[in-house]
Amino acid sequence: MMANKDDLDDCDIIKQGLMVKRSQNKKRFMPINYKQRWFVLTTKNFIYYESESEEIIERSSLPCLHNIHQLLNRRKKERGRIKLSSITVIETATITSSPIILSQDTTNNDGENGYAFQISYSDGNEQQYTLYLITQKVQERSDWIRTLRAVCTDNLGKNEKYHASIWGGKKWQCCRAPTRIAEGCEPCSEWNKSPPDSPIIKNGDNNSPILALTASPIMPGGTPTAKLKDQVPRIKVVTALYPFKAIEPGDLTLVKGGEYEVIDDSQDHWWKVRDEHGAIGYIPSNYVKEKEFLGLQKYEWYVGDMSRQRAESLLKQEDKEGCFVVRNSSTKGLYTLSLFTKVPHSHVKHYHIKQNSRGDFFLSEKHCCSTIPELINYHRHNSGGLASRLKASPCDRPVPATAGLSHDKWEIDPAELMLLEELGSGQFGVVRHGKWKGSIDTAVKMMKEGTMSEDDFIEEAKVMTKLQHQNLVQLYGVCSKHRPIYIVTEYMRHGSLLNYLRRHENSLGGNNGLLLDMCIQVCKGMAYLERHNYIHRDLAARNCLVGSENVVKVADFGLARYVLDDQYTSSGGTKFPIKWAPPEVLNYTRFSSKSDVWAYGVLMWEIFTCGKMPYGRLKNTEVVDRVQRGIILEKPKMCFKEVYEVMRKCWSHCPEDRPSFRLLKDQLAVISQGLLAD
Ligand SMILES: Nc1ncnc2c1ncn2[C@@H]1O[C@H](COP(=O)(O)OP(=O)(O)OP(=O)(O)O)[C@@H](O)[C@H]1O
Ligand SMILES: [Zn+2]
Repeated sequence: MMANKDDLDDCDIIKQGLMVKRSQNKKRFMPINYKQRWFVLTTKNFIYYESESEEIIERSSLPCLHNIHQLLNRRKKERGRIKLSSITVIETATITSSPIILSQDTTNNDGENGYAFQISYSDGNEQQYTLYLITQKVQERSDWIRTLRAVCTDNLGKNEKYHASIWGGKKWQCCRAPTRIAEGCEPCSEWNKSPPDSPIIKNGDNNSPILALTASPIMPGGTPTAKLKDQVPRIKVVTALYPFKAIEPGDLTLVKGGEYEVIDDSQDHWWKVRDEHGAIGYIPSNYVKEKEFLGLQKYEWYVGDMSRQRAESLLKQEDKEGCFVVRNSSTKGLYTLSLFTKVPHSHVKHYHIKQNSRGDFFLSEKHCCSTIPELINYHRHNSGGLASRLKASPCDRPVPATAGLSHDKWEIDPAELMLLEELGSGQFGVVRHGKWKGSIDTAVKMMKEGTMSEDDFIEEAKVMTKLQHQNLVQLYGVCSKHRPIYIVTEYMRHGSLLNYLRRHENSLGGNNGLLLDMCIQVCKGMAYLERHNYIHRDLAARNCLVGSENVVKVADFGLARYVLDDQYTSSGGTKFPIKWAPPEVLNYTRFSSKSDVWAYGVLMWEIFTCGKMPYGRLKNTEVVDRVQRGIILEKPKMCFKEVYEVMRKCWSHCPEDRPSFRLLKDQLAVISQGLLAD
C-alpha cells in the first residue's frame, strides 16, 4: 500500500479505532449495507481503511498515538476520507431496524446492537453527505463525538438543524419529511457540550436503556432494578483532579485522585455526585474528569496545554535540578517534556516525546516504553541522554476558580467576607483583597454609589457567574443587599496586566515568546466570549489581570453596559476608551465582537510595547481624527513582522474585514509555532 502525498502531510493521529459504517448509498440502486472499517482521525482528515487485521486494535489504548506511516505499512487499504474542514454536523443518530454486523467479539456489547452517530460534510460542490457510524459501546460513541467535535470546532455550528434519524427512501424516519433535502428536524447541539449518552439503536420493542452497571467500581447500595427506575442510563465515574473543600451545605468535598459517581450532570458547572461513603453533594465540574478519559491528567507532572514559555517560567521559578513537566506540544496530539537543569547554567530543555515504528514512546531511541508514564518512570532512574534524571515536578499548583462559590450561589453575604489589603482603585471605586469564609481568596470591588445601574447589573451577574474559562477572571457573585454593592471575583495575585508589563519591562522586553503567549491567552478568553455572543466593550491591558504561573485573564467583561457616567459611556466623554475604539464605535457607538477585535489589536500593541500609552500624548480628538483617516499605530520595536500583520488586520476599517477571535487564536498559534520551534 502506497502512501499518497496527502498522507505524508498528515501524520499526526489523534484517535483511531474500529467502527461499523453504514453505506452512504450514493447510488440509489445499491442495497444499504454495513461494513466494519478502521477509522483514523488525523489533524486534517477522517480516514477509513479496510479492516481485516486486529493487531492495531490492541495498540489503540489512550493516550497512545500512532504515526500514519506505521499504519500504511500494515497494508491497509484506504476506503475513503473526509477533510475535517468540510464537516459541519456531528450528532448522535437513531437507526432502528438494521441488521448490524459488529465485530466478532461481542462480549462487551451489553446486549446492544450498537450506538450510532452521524457526520455531515460537504464536498467541493457544496453537496451534503452524511456518514452514519456505529460503535459497540455508548462510551466509545461519546468519545468519538467529543474528539471529532474538538478538532472540528471551526466548522460546526454552520448548520442549525439535523435529522435525528436516517432517510428511509421515501421519507425521513425522524420527522417524516418527504424530501431528502428537507431541513433537519432537530437543533444541532451546542458543540462544546458532550452528547447525550443514551443508547439509540433499539432491540425491537425494548426501549429501555440497557445499563453498563458492571463498569462502575463504586456502587454503594442500589440494585440494578432500582437504577432502572431512576432512569440512569449508565454510571459515570469521575476522578478528582484537584481537591475541593465543601463549605456551603449541599456541596461535597473532593479528595484529589478520589473517584465519584455522577448523579446529576444536567448543569454545566456544578454536578451532583456520590462519594465512596455514599455521601451526596455538589462539586465543581471543572475539578473532575471522567475516569475513562483521564489519560495523563492524573499525573502530577502533566500540565496539559501550558505553553513553552509558561512551562519555562514555572520551572525556573521552582529552580530545582531535574524538575520537569510534560505538556501538550504545539503540534496537536504530541507531547513535550520540559526539564530544568543548572548544568552548565540554569535553563530549561524541551524534548519531544517521539514514537518508533512499533508505537513505543521514547526520548532517546535506545530506551522505549509502551506508555508515557512508563517512559517518565524510566527516566526518573536513568537520565538516558537527558540533561538530568527526572526528579520532581512543581507542586502546589493553583487550582482553577469555580463558577460561583457554591452550587447555585451568586448572592454573597458580606459577613462571610474578610476584607484585607487594598489592591487598587478604578473609576467604580476601591478594590480589596478578601477571603471568603476564611478560605477562598477573592477580589472585592466596592462599587461607588451612583456609578452603575445596579438592578440591571445584579440580574446580569447571575448570567456572568456562569461564564467560565481559564482566561477569564471568574465572577463569584455579588453582595447586592447592602450599599455599596460588592462585586466578588477571583483574586489575581499580580494585579493588572498593564502595571505588570510596566513593572517587568526589563525581563519581559527581550522575551518575545512570553509576550506573544500573553496575547494568545487573552485571545483564548476573548474567543470564549465571542462564542457565547458576549461583547466585552472595554478590552484593554488595564482590564486584564495576571495570576500565578504567568496566567493572563480578561476581566470586567460586559460591565461597561451598566455604567451610568456618560463621560465613560458616550464616545465624546472624557473617560471613554477612545484609543481602543474602532471607527464604528466612535461614529455610531456600534459595539460588536468585531469592535472587541479592534481593541484587542491595541491590547497586543500595549503588550509588545510593555505598557506604553497608545498614540502617546495625542489628545482624544487627534486620535479620532487619525483613526477616521486610517492612520494606525506603528510597529512596536520588538514585535515580529508577522505579529504586527495580525494587529493590522484587527484595525481594518470595516468590522467585517477584521478576523474573529477564533481565527486570531489559530493564526497566533501558527506564528508562535513557527517563530519559536517547540
Ligand atoms: N481580581 C483582582 N485581583 C487582583 N487585583 C485586582 C483585581 N481586580 C482589580 N484589581 C486591582 O485593582 C485595580 C483597580 O481595578 P478596577 O477594575 O476597579 O479599575 P481599572 O480596571 O484600573 O479601571 P476601570 O475603572 O477603568 O476599569 C486594578 O488595576 C488591579 O490592580
Ligand atoms: Zn428529520
